[in-house]
This record gives sequence, structure tokens and C-alpha cells, in this order.
Amino acid sequence: MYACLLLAMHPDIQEKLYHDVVSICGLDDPITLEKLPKIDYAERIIKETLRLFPSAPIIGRYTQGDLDIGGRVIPKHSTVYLHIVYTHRDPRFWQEPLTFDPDRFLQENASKIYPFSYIPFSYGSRNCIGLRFAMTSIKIALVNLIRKVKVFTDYKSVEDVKLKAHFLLRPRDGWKLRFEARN
Ligand code: HEM
Repeated sequence: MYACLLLAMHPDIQEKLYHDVVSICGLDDPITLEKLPKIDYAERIIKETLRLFPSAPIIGRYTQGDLDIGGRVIPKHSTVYLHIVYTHRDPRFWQEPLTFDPDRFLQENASKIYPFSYIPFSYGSRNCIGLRFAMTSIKIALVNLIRKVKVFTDYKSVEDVKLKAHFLLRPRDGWKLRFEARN
């Protein structure tokens, strides 16, 4: 849904994705696993969407011992919350953090991404085991949708979308999305 919102706010990116998808998969051909890697623009769009709107906005950890982070000590038996949204929008790590730019995830730009500044699926031994399944299913859903419909929204910018965190990240004022069939 957030990818739809961002594509609706950026019709140029939506059109580029549409043309990429149609040139690789046609209007009705099944989206096969062989074709999926070729639609790398969709993958970059999803990665950039998960940067701006990580579905799991906050994760928690419990310290089993004192934890020294650059001279600041978090005592043992503390619960620590990591705010993924803030990390993903931190201007120390991301240039123009609120700009939707899928090309941040082009292979040649990947080296500029500061380590651990991008953690939509967390990191380490307890990271998301559904990562690949999630990326593949989101990609298939998005690609299928975008070749059939155009998406519109009343939101003008990322800043416009006020957030609330239930268990998952939600837009406080609703999705404000409209879909129109392509002919
Ligand atoms: C966009 C989709 C998804 C996102 C952004 C996401 C994100 C995350 C994050 C951030 C964590 C770490 C939680 C923590 O460290 O406390 C996590 C854990 C987990 N995720 Fe996902 N997830 C997604 C989809 C899925 C799917 C589709 C599945 C299952 C098919 C799944 C299964 C799990 C499981 C089982 C864990 C716990 C792993 C553990 O504790 O060892 N997730 N996910």
C-alpha cells in the first residue's frame, strides 16, 4: 500500500515502472520467477518504500549485560527500542531523506549506504525469516497491480503522511488512494 502511495505521489516513477513491467511481462503474461529479477526497478521501488515506511517501525531488545555504546552505558536488564523509521530518515545517513528516490538502491549506489542505516527486516541472528518471501510476494503483487491500474492519492509528499505505530506502521489519516483501470 505504501508503494502505491509513493507511486501515486510520483507519476513519473509510476509510468516508468509501468513501461518496464509491460516491456518485460506484457499486459497479461504470468509473472514468472524467471522474469522477476529482470524487473529490478520494482525491487528498488519496494526497497525505497520500506526505507520511508518500514512496516515494522520499532523493534525491541533486552540487554542481558551492561551495554557500552560509544561511552553511554545501557544497564543490563533494560528494554531498548530501536526506531527504524527515524534511522531510515536520519539526515546523517541519507541525503534528502524524505525524497522518494528508488535509485538509492542501484548497485552502483549501494556502497554509499551507511552500514546498519537500512534495517527494514532488522539484522543479525533474529532478523526476519520471511524477508525473501515478503520481497517476492510484494513484487508480484505490485507488478500485477501497476500494469492494470493507475494509482492516485491526495497526499502531496512524504511529510504529508502522518504516521501512527500500532503493531505495524499506519497512516494516521488513512490511505487516500484511488485506483483507475488502464485501458
Ligand atoms: C514487508 C514485510 C515484512 C517486514 C518489513 C518484516 C520485518 C521484520 C522485522 C523488522 C523483524 C525483526 C523483529 C525484531 O527484531 O524484533 C521480523 C521478524 C520476523 N519476521 Fe518479518 N517482516 C515482513 C514479512 C514477514 C513474512 C512474510 C514472514 C513470514 C512468512 C515473516 C516472519 C518473521 C518471523 C518469524 C520473525 C521472527 C524472527 C526471529 O525472531 O528469529 N516476516 N520481521
